[in-house]
Amino acid sequence: MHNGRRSPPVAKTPVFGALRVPWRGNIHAPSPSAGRLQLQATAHPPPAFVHSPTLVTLAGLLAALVTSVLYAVWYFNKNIPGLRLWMLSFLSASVFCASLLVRDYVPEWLSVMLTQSTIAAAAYLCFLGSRAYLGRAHPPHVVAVAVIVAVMGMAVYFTVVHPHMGIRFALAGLVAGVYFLLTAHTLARGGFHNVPVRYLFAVVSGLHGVFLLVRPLLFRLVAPGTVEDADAGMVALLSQFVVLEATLSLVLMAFGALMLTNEHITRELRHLAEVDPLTNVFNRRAFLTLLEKAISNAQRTQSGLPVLVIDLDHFKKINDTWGHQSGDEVLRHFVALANGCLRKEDVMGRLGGEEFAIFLPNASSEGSQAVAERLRALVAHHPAMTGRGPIALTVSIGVTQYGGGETSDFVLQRADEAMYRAKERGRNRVETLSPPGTGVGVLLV
Ligand SMILES: Nc1nc2c(ncn2[C@@H]2O[C@H](COP(=O)(O)OP(=O)(O)OP(=O)(O)O)[C@@H](O)[C@H]2O)c(=O)[nH]1
Repeated sequence: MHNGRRSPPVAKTPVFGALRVPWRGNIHAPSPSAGRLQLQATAHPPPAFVHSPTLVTLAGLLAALVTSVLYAVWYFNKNIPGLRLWMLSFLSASVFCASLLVRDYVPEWLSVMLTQSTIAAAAYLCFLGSRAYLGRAHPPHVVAVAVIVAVMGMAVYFTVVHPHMGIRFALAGLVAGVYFLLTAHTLARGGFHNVPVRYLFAVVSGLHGVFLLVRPLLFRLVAPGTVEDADAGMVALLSQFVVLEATLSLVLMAFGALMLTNEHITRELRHLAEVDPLTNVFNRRAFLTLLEKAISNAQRTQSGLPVLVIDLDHFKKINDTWGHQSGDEVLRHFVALANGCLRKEDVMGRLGGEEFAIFLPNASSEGSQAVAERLRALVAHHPAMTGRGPIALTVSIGVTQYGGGETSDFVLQRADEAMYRAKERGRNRVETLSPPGTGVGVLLV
């Protein structure tokens, strides 16, 4: 009863989030214990631009479908970072949708616990997935569990002990809103340059997080406190918009997760195609492609492009004496030393076996000879610390410059010639061969 009028029969009012909203038709009369957001019955049914139960069912089915797709991708490639956690996040979202649909058939406290825990878990797992995707460690789970349990406890308290719809509604979006915002923040800090699809995930997650946090305020605006003030039609429209927004966010985040997964697989395939698995430098094909590009750039800008070819001395003997595995360790040791004396823009590749090449964009002829000599000395003075003890090592290095109008094969061949000259002249030395017409080779060591 209210205002002396008889209240109409209480309609079955399915719900979304913590707020009971009308799927269709009128909002039922307030009960004294139900908090301030429940509204008086209206003479006219509020307009329904979407049928909320259908939309929640569709969202649930979609979340379940995305869960299955992510599971299938994860099953065949368990190394994709974050994928398992995103899959679990969409699973939680499916359970959340299911719990919304059954909440009129289970006790209210159970329904509150189910919806609160599943939406919070979905957001937390989404956040963990983003951290894992970027190779970051997860924060201690105990913090999230404690927060979720505390919020769930409060929600049950404001449902059963001291019913207050407004507080319950605010609590419903709190944990999820914060974790979706943290997801956006994590992805944004990971940088977008190489992975523009992170924009989609970060923006959708951020907007959804903000919406979850401001949602109670929007309801407060259309239902400002007293039953008389409330515009039932507006509340119904807003409720339907809430369902629509959640469904749209789900779809876009599903796209985001799948696109990030695809992007990771593409990056991995490119890595496998371009990088030598033993030493983690470019393989011959990728190095030659990059050298070709660097040559056309040097031609355009009229800048220098020194090229070094390096061969490990008596490597067969190392293999024969210490075993193939120690030989591999020696190769990795050499690459680590070489990386230590190169600039960021210098490019190293493994041409095959124990032969490597490096090009140094924008370096002068003198600069490249200095680099080659530094590398030679570094290798000679730093034995490889292998599992079978220290192994002494030397290298022979050939240096040349791009000579204008030459192909990459031609430049590389001249650097190779210089390297063989270093071998002939006793190894552990650097030889330079200048491009034709620019002078004779210079013996450095
Ligand atoms: N451990 C290991 N050995 C390799 C790999 N690739 C090639 N080799 C070995 O490298 C050795 C190269 O030997 P050679 O071409 O005779 O050259 P070298 O012994 O270094 O002699 P010089 O070049 O004349 O100083 C061969 O024994 C190859 O089997 C690899 O990936 N790992």
